[in-house]
Amino acid sequence: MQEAKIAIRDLACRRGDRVLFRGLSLALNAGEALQVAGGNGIGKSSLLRIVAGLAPAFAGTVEREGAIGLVDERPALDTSHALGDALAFWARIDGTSENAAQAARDRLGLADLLDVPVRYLSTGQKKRAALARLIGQAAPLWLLDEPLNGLDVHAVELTEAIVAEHCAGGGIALVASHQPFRVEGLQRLALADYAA
Ligand SMILES: Nc1ncnc2c1ncn2[C@@H]1O[C@H](COP(=O)(O)OP(=O)(O)OP(=O)(O)O)[C@@H](O)[C@H]1O
Repeated sequence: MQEAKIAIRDLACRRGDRVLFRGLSLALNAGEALQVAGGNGIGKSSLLRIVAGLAPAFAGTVEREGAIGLVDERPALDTSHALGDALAFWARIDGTSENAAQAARDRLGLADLLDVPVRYLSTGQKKRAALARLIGQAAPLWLLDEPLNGLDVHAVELTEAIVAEHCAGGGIALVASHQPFRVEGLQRLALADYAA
């Protein structure tokens, strides 16, 4: 796996005319996982978008080493295509081998859904599909926004196991969630402590 590092220094986030948080510093190195916790609207998704480079910081810096894999509420799967075709599109872009793509699909229980148009998938099925693509992407930095939303008990445990394996392999996971997330050694950060 590529080098993996996230270093956030004195970060502040403004949305509209409101500063949501300020003074946030943290560092994650290869193998580490951190859960950012906090209630609705506190700024968890905004933090992940800043770390991903999709939104600007109001103040402070974010340093990253390694490619990013982002899973949020909007799975980047073409809703008009069958799931198999939508995943194959990303496998081509990501350079995922057919064996690896199939292993990810099978592990996430998607084998019987490949002919189903993405728009007909349930919330949990779409989330599992997004995780299959994430695995195929082989990016060291995982940014997971509410990764357990919509998942049944089995899929929750599977997702936690997949994140643990990613970190054991030298990856980093930054998880934004208000739900419990069980991964050994998981660090926790309460975003409310940085509310502006
Ligand atoms: N583009 C935007 N312009 C203005 N305000 C925004 C914008 N995007 C988000 N916000 C506001 O910023 C605040 C934080 O939103 P964010 O989605 O980061 O919170 P969150 O902690 O992830 O919440 P949840 O747990 O509900 O997903 C909310 O009050 C939201 O309405």
